Amino acid sequence: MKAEDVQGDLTEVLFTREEIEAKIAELAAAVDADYRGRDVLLVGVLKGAVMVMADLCRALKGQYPMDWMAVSSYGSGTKSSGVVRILKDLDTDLSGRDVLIVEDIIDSGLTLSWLRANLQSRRAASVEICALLRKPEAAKTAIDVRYVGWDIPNEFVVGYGLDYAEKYRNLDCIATLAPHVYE
Ligand SMILES: O=P(O)(O)OC[C@H]1O[C@H](OP(=O)(O)OP(=O)(O)O)[C@H](O)[C@@H]1O
Ligand code: HPA
Ligand SMILES: [Mg+2]
Repeated sequence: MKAEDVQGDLTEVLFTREEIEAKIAELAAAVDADYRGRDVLLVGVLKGAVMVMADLCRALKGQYPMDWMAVSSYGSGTKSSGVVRILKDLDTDLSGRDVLIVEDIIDSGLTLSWLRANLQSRRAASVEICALLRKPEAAKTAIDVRYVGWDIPNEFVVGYGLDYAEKYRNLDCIATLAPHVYE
């Protein structure tokens, strides 16, 4: 789906498909520079990170096994409930493993700070984070993030995996959602 297919629902395209592709290539080069040749497990956070993971893992040059967790804290609204629920757990034993969490967005930071602590408690050797987007003004907790694509203003965004009430995930760009859609 392209922006013109849902034009009245969007206020602004922040990043086009081409800009996202270039940014993912940059992130992949940085990850490879640090990790290539090590046995690093990519952990994708369903469902939002599906597109980032799919594109990032193919842009990487090394071998990177992957696993998935599904967690949810937003329900059908635009505000985090603050309560993170595991909907699907990893299949992989993390003890002694280097882990790189792959995420679409850090908003309040509550999901990732909870998730990192959760994975560290499984005795992972290291847990780092790669997130395509971050909203610095929305942070409710400080998180040390190794790889970030873009810092964005505190507005609700959709597309490229990011949803509003399960819609717009298949938009090929990242755009701000018009308030009339959710108000
Ligand atoms: O920093 P936070 O305020 O915690 O927000 C970020 C999280 O919220 C979204 O997931 P959501 O819980 O909506 O599930 P989804 O990935 O299935 O859309 C997004 O994909 C991140 O995982
Ligand atoms: O801005 C957002 N858009 C979609 N999902 C989200 N989850 C946290 N923040 C966002
Ligand atoms: Mg969501």
